Amino acid sequence: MRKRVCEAGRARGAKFRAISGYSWCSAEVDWIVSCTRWLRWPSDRDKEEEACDCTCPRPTRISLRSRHVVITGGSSGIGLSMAKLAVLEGSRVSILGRNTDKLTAACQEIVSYPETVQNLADTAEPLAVFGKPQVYGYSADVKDFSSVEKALTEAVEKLGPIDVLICSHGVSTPARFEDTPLDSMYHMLDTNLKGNLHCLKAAIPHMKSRISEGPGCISIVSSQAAQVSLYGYSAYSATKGGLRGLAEGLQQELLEYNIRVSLIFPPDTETPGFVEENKTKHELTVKLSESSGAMESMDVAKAAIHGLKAGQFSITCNFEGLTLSTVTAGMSPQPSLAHALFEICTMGILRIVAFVVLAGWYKTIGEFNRGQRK
Ligand SMILES: NC(=O)C1=CN([C@@H]2O[C@H](COP(=O)(O)OP(=O)(O)OC[C@H]3O[C@@H](n4cnc5c(N)ncnc54)[C@H](OP(=O)(O)O)[C@@H]3O)[C@@H](O)[C@H]2O)C=CC1
Ligand SMILES: CCCCCCCCCCCCCCCC(=O)[C@@H](N)CO
Repeated sequence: MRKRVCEAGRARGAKFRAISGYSWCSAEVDWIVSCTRWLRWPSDRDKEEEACDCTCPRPTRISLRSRHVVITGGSSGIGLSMAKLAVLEGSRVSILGRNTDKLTAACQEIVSYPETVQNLADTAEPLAVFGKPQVYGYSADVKDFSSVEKALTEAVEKLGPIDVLICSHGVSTPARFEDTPLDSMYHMLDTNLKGNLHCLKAAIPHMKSRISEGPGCISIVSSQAAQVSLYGYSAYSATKGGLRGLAEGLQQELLEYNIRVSLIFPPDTETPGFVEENKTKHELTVKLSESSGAMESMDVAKAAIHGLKAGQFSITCNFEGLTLSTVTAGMSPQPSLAHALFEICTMGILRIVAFVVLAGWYKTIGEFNRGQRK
């Protein structure tokens, strides 16, 4: 298929050269022709899209209706909120975590979520009904590949091939690097980074088998702390930053199977994990990050599900997150032309804003250190 697409591109380039009479090297002409193609309206492009789905991530819609969504860390916080939204969309859901009690309680909460929303909505009009939600929990430790593989095999036997994988498991024990015990660093590294390698390694074979069913999706929960680190987050940021390389490389390998990869970049979010990390957080970490405030986990989940369904690569959760993603866009894919134009127009200005923010942070750190020395 890739060969056919390239041939088509070359043929268009040759036609252009023949008409225009230019004698540029063919690679340049092919490049210009492919750019003009990208600028055309989506409706025109879509027709060609069917025959060339392996070029570059394009705008798409990823449906969650009647699909099998697997969520690691789905028993708490952001993962739990995403699982609730998935059942509202009509998905069949499998959640993974270590603690079986938490899994059981979460499954009950997720199953009854559509009813809860209906009651809260206080409207006689019934929500779209997809029957009783199918939600199952599997106990697995993401640090242990065989336990993840076993859990996913069981989940696939129960609810079929995986259409959407959301990796939301994670731990954070922020502290100054020198005050962080190696064990704590290994715990974060093994859970946040190695844990994702394990989940993807085990899940991808179960996802490739559903290629004809419309686009599938792998969404990895990273953090704003991966886009810019803060005092006290050095080790944590290292474990989250690695996920970007993982996602960018994977997207190039998996587009061929119609699988979209995305990264979610939440800010501080009110979750049980956040409550836990706040117990020991360094006061400078609190000071530097408090200007952004903390979001509700359901709001983060709504932004994440919205971005996932739109086939975005970098999914941000609030305006600050959008600016941070823009200024750190680098060479990440950008399926949306509108977002690409926004990035191009605002990147320079946002870099100036970033310098101002950084200057403020270093000033705060300097003042804190001077206060300590007195
Ligand atoms: N809350 C925040 O401020 C932010 C969070 N994030 C990221 O979002 C994700 C979710 O965070 P949050 O909702 O706060 O986390 P919570 O601590 O509330 O939930 C974490 C979930 O991950 C599971 N989990 C943890 N370790 C393992 C493991 N070794 N194997 C399997 N499952 C595991 C937990 O279940 P169990 O304990 O039973 O194993 C739980 O379901 C994380 O990746 C986090 O880094 C990013 C930015 C901000
Ligand atoms: C254009 C420039 C705009 C700059 C704005 C920058 C603001 C950055 C704030 C970073 C906050 C980091 C939150 C980490 C949350 C997290 O991962 C933990 N809570 C994990 O549990």
